[in-house]
Amino acid sequence: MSEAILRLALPSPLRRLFDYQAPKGVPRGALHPGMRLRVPFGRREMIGILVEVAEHSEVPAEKLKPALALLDTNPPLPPELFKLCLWTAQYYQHSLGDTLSWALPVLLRQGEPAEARQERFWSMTPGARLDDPRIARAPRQREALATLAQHPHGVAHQLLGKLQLSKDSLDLLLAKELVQVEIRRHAPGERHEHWLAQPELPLNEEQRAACTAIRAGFDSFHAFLLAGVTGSGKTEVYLQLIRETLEAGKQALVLIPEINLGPQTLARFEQRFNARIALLHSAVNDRERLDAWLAARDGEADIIIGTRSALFTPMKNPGLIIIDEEHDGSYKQQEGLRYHARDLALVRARQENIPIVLGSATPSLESLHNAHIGRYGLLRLTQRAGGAKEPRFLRLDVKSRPLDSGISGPMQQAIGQTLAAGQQVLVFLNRRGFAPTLLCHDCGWMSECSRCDARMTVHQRYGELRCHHCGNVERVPRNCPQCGKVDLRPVGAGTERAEERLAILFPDYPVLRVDRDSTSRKDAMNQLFATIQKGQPCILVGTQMLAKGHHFPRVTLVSILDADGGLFSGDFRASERMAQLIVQVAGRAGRAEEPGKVIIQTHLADHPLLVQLTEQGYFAFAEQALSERRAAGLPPFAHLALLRAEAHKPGQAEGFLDEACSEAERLLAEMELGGIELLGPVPAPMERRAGRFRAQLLLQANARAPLHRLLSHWLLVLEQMPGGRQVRWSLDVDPVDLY
Ligand SMILES: Nc1ncnc2c1ncn2[C@@H]1O[C@H](COP(=O)(O)OP(=O)(O)OP(=O)(O)O)[C@@H](O)[C@H]1O
Ligand SMILES: [Zn+2]
Repeated sequence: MSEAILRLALPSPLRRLFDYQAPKGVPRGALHPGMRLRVPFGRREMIGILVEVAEHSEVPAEKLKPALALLDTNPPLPPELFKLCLWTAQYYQHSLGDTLSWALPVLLRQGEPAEARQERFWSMTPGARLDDPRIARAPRQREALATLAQHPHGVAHQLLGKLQLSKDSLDLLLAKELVQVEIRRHAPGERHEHWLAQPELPLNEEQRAACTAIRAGFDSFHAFLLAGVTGSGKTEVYLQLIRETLEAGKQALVLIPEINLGPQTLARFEQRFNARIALLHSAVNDRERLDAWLAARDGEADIIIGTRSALFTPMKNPGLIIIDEEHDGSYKQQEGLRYHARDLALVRARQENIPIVLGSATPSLESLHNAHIGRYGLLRLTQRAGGAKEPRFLRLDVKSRPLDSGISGPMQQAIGQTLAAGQQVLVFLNRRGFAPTLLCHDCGWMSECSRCDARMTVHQRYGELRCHHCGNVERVPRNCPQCGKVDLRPVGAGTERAEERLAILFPDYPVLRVDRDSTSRKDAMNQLFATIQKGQPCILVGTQMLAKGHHFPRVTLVSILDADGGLFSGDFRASERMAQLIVQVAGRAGRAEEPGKVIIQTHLADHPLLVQLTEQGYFAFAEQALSERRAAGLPPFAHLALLRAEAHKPGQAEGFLDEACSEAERLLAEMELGGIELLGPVPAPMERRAGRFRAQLLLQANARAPLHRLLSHWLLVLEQMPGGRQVRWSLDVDPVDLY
């Protein structure tokens, strides 16, 4: 028999597998797809995943290197998840090895054993007695033994301190064989009989209808779009569905956007259930992440909650997937493997044959379209739960009205009245910093970034100019760098400026700012929310961090300082994003007894999309926006792929894309594929960023299949193109941002 050839996926951008011989002394029978092996790669070592064991290799036998070591006795990745990774790699035209390494917890990529942590448990030896004469005169040992006697299942080693058990006493007891140590696997907790730790709310009619419809699809793959206005009780629907999933002995996976990581969201799950909850989000460390991942895989976690990448968490008994705020941009990864967790969750639900619920008050146009064509069941919650009214919208035309740090006179009045009535105000401005640029009033110089085609933002508090695109930081100059005069003025307003001005206008009330600059300190956000929850009149100023998921019962006025950006932008998704943001921010208002009001400052008070949104609501807006997309042949009525390139020298990226474009045209002709348009190459909307010149080529297709056939051939050609070595390039399938 010839020697087995191992085909490995390695964490490399190359879209191919790599052949190795089996490690010395490892029998063929021990090698199974999905196992990890350490292999030599060039002058380095890498950890790869076995995809198949083959008989032959194209590589000459003398060039085949043996793998160094087999790291697993069982494949760490269950077959379903391996399949999902294969699908992902193919769909996003990404290397399988790199896809697997995005999907695996960091420690597994680094070769850590894929077994739950073993832990030592201390317990009293059966038959041992508290009045054993050998410890009659050792009070501390007696005490320790008495404590252990209260824990018949043993005490985990890491909890010794908590129970004030001294290791020295235990060692002495161990020597006398009065206590014993067992090595058991670490489990996040015990399984419970009674899942509910807190009574459920009685559902209203719409919630009940939604639950009933979803329950009817519980036994197999079904996709639902739960479109419920803000505060309509979507979370309550999720919670009750999860309870049913747990009762059926299955696990639920809940994805939440990064921005919802607030304690409020997680607390609702933790308070409701006696369940083992595994958390996988950016704030957990690598070890905790691996433990949570293993617990989910081995069926020792009941509910798995996490952000984007938690989508790749294996589950032993999958029962339900929930995507909260399915429209949220953070589900799309913007680097490396550019996947969309919502879209992949649908693929996963289908592969696992389980139901999936996408929830949002402002569904993406993609999901609405899928509901329209019958791919998803559409469930509407049209009323706020618990009796609160939906907020009223006012468009405040600020054309030719003076703005004082971005705030018009009528807006100031409305804020003052709300505070005087003892209520809270939320001022929304999606721009951090003090002012978006610094201008010399004398010569017209503006604070431009030396590395980007962008202005640097003034951060007054730190006396700095910061580029929000590349992180470049400079001191705010005293004199104009161009003419030397001293008349430098910040132009426009960001949250820092609005905060400063509001504090002067309303000196009797606290002004709290919530944005990335104010909340970078750990727990700062929690402190802020605690203050807000106390309910005293105050002003919250913030960016989109304020927009989502939070429940501020005392906020009755939402002031939106600038809605125009979304109406002017060249990005076809800008208006959708603006509408979602407005509705989500507005959704923070009037969630309790007092009704809420939303005032939007705009220069485009008659813009049809804005009128539709504010007078008829998000769904009317969405219908209008969808019909515009259909007319323009844009997603969801077309499929896009974007090839981006960047290089240090101007023109280099375009040169590469020109060549790529010719290759695509050649392939289109050869493969006789139609319905695909190549648009570009063109410079990126912000051509220079972080010192690199960027360009892009857009592929637009009216059907997905031919586009993907083209891409799979094209990418192999691109990988070989010499021009590709001088540029950084990447392909984005279903891009969300076109820059
Ligand atoms: N059936 C119900 N009866 C009474 N109150 C309810 C009911 N369902 C939900 N609520 C309450 O209504 C409020 C809003 O509910 P919830 O947060 O679940 O809504 P949501 O749709 O998830 O909101 P958002 O879109 O803003 O995140 C909560 O305080 C919740 O406790
Ligand atoms: Zn910059």
